[in-house]
Amino acid sequence: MNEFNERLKGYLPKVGIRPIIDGRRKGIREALEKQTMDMAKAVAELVSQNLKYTNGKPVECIIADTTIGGVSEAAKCAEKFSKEGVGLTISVTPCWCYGAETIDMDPMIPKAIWGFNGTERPGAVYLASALAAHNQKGLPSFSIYGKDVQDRGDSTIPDDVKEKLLNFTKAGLAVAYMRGKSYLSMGGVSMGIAGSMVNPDFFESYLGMRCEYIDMSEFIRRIEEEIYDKEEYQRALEWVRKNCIEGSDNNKKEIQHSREEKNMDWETSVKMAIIAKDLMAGNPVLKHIGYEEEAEGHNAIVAGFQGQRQWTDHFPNGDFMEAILNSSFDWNGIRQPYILATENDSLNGVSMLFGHLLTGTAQIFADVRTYWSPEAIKRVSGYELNGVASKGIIHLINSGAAALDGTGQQSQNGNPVIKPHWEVTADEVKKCLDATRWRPASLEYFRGGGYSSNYVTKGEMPVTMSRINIVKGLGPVLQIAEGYAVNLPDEVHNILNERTDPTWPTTWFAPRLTGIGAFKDVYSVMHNWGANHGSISYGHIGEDLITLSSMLRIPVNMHNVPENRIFRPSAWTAFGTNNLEGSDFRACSNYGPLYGKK
Ligand SMILES: C[C@H](O)[C@@H](O)[C@@H](O)C(=O)CO
Ligand SMILES: [Mn+2]
Repeated sequence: MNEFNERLKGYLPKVGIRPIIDGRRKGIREALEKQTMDMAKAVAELVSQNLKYTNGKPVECIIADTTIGGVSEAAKCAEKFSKEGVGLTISVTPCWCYGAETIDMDPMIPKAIWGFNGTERPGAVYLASALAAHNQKGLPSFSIYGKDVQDRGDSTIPDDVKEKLLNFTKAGLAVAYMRGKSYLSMGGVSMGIAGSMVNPDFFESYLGMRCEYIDMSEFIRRIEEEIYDKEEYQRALEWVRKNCIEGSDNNKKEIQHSREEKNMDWETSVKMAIIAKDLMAGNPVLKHIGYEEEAEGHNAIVAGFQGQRQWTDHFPNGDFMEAILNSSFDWNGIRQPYILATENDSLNGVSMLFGHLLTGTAQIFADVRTYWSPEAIKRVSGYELNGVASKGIIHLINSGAAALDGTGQQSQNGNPVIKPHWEVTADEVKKCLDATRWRPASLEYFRGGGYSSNYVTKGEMPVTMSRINIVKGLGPVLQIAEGYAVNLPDEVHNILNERTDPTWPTTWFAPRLTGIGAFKDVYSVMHNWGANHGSISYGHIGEDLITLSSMLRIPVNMHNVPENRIFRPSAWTAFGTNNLEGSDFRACSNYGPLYGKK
């Protein structure tokens, strides 16, 4: 069962494939029909075989009923696609066709064109002509053209073309999927954190999403009036007792909660987790117990919980709820993560959402807390950093919203990984839980108690940290740092970790340095980070984040992705080709947010 999507009943956007053809009958068109349709079929097969929706099902493609040789066939295709819920389009052609007469004109839909690299019939010439039309009309489109000439009858897709098709499709699906969904703000602003001043203009204009706002008193109402599935609650509590290992209490003896209080804290924590899922995605069970309105949920694919301080000063903190919702599993089994930001930091929540939509994996939310230079580590521990960590590391640590998948206890070919939820095994779930200690919350921070998830991420895993920031007068910008989660010897970890709150989850992060700009050294990465939080996704997904943000017209102000992996709409080159960062800013500013005004 994929509980999240079952409950959300989320619409899954299809990929629309448009075979474009030279409209001239009596020879030309007839000779090209089969090859053109075969290209479309090959793309559909490539996409469905390689990409999955975030619920784990194969991505569905729809091909236009006929090849498109002119505007009437283009219009019929558009009609079919809108009925079928197409969220992005790929036009394919092996030949010359008529640019503006055949292109996809829907301004909201990400689009790409693959022009066959042959010379008998010039697919690339159509590509160039169609892109010029797109650009002249303000409809940015991605250009896909193989590096090596193919023979006329060759129906295979070259590897470089495959890569671009998949890169485009992954990002386009993320754009289409988030459109029309909600961010659920549970509570208000946490400790003056600007990201938790949830800004509806940003969500509406840039993401096509809406914001829903509720007060945290809603949790109290549902707890006290027992508005949750009691069978699920009993099952969840039992699962927690069996699978969640309680760690040692770090609080001074005189303020520690009694065993009875701790048991109550567990009960409240579990109820909060169940209620948060219901609030985000709804729950049909609520209808049967008389709460039809509550059964609907808020259509939220991402949410934030304020927690600190009004809630946590009095009630158990949200750490258990945040950690378990963000994970790929709970008492109901292995399932799609619910994306939930702590401290209601919506901008970090959106970065988590991007990572999740691009990969299907669970995400780690963390404070970008401390830069540890090799010298400082040597001074306090005597240890010499080495390998990818040799130039220094950043301590990523925050209570709560780090998925338990972040323990790094899943594996592939003997290496630690974070898998998309549909590949996670029951054995790996157990390992993640066994590597986690649930430690009574630090009562000086969290007066109301609760349980914090405590683990150290296993290295070395390739990871990407990202973060959206909003800058007045400029709008949103995205920053990306690819790097590695690294291992420290236990005793060194303990020395560094004891200096902060040792009851929280830690990831030791070594960004990949380029020697220039913000990636000159590790200090500069931390120094140029735009806020107190970052979202960490498994793998090196910087290129996918760059493609996605170009579709949304969010410029990237800092990244360490090599230039040959950058894929943006072809119009971006018209804003400059020497400095891709500068041209990205100019292009995004020219087009403005995908769904409206800045
Ligand atoms: C408990 C503390 O207030 C932490 O939550 C704090 O260091 C933060 O996470 C700030 O983002
Ligand atoms: Mn924080």
